[in-house]
Amino acid sequence: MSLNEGSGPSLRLKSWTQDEHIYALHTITLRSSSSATSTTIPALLHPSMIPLLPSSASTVTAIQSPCFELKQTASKGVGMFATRSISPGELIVVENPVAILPNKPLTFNCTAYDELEALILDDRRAEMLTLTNCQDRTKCPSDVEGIARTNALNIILKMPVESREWSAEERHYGGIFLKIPRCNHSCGPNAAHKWNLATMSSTLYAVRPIANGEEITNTYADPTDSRAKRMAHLQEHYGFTCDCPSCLLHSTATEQKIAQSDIARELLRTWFSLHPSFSKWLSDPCLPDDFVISSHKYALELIEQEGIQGMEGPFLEEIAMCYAVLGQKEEFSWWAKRVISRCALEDVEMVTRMQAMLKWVEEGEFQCRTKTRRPKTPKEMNKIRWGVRKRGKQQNQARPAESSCEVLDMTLLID
Ligand SMILES: C[S@@+](CC[C@H](N)C(=O)[O-])C[C@H]1O[C@@H](n2cnc3c(N)ncnc32)[C@H](O)[C@@H]1O
Repeated sequence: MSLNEGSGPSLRLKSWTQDEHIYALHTITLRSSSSATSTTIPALLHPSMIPLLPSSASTVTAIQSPCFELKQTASKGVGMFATRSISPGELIVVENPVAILPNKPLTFNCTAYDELEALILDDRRAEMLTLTNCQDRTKCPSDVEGIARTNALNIILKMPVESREWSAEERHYGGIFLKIPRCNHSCGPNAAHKWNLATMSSTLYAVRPIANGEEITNTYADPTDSRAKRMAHLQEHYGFTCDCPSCLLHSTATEQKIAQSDIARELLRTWFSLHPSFSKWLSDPCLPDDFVISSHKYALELIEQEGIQGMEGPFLEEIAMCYAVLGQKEEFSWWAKRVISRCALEDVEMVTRMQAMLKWVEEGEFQCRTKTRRPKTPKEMNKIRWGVRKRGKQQNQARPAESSCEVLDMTLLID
């Protein structure tokens, strides 16, 4: 890695080059939402990201009465514990990062980490240095790097203009936070976190009911990986052997149970590529009306069985959307309310769309419109009308002597 000072694309910023990627040391300023003060977040970023960072983000306000406490555990260091019962979808903590750095380790002896650390505000640096560092000091001598490798949460800097391909090195970073990383790992976690670029903050929220006194857990591994793969990942990157209920299947049950759990998680990983999604079903009149609803309900059963409720959001939304185009008001309302209460912190845009639809439906304006969740083709970009699939079927039945699969022209029904 080489140091470039005051020249080249980083202009007056100090920068380092590694594998043809430039990382510039930049300071992001967040205004305080309640006073005239501001906070700074040092960041090692690709220079092209700097002008694209949100310009008006402010510091997030600490929650008045937190619903958790940090306590020493017997074998996992400090952990986060609920101090009252917490409902699914409820906010646990929201915070800005103290520093942002590349996901990819920078080369040994790199001064960039020391320079970044020196820019972290004193009180925040002191608290950061109390976070766990499970890295081998001989391989990772920098405190800030070791702490980042053990605790950083994924941060994606999404471009306002998606006009060119941005590489993972340019867009993906690690954020060091002070509270959220105190959450220990479980392969069946009761909480999940979400990064919000607009507010430059991450939110930890419950994904299922958490009882007073229960440990709040998050996942450090891909929950759709097999038990063996999760175990290997946790050992390699975090230095522990997981003994959560999903992993303890090994000692308390047969190999058969482990295999079943691995299959369930693998099924969930590939669900949207192997099973028709809402938009595919909408454009395919040959599929039964309840096809996506029952297939997604089965996915939700698998999610419940594995205790990985953080994956529920897209399934809940698509079930609600199926009921919308089937024109089934009661069922739509029930699922839409579940999406709203469960996903408010996970996917703000989706919940806003769902709230608008629910309002229209409950106020009796059934011509409600919304876009499909992830429109891919111009046809999918079309608006969807309430009950469109039901009306399409009725039209279809009225037409004589043609196969029902051929005559339902959704383009006539979707405008
Ligand atoms: C991000 S920190 C979590 C907070 C940490 N316990 C602390 O004291 O700050 C990750 C480290 O916590 C410990 N840890 C987290 N989850 C664990 C688990 N399920 N079993 C054992 N150790 C765990 C490991 O030492 C891991 O490297």
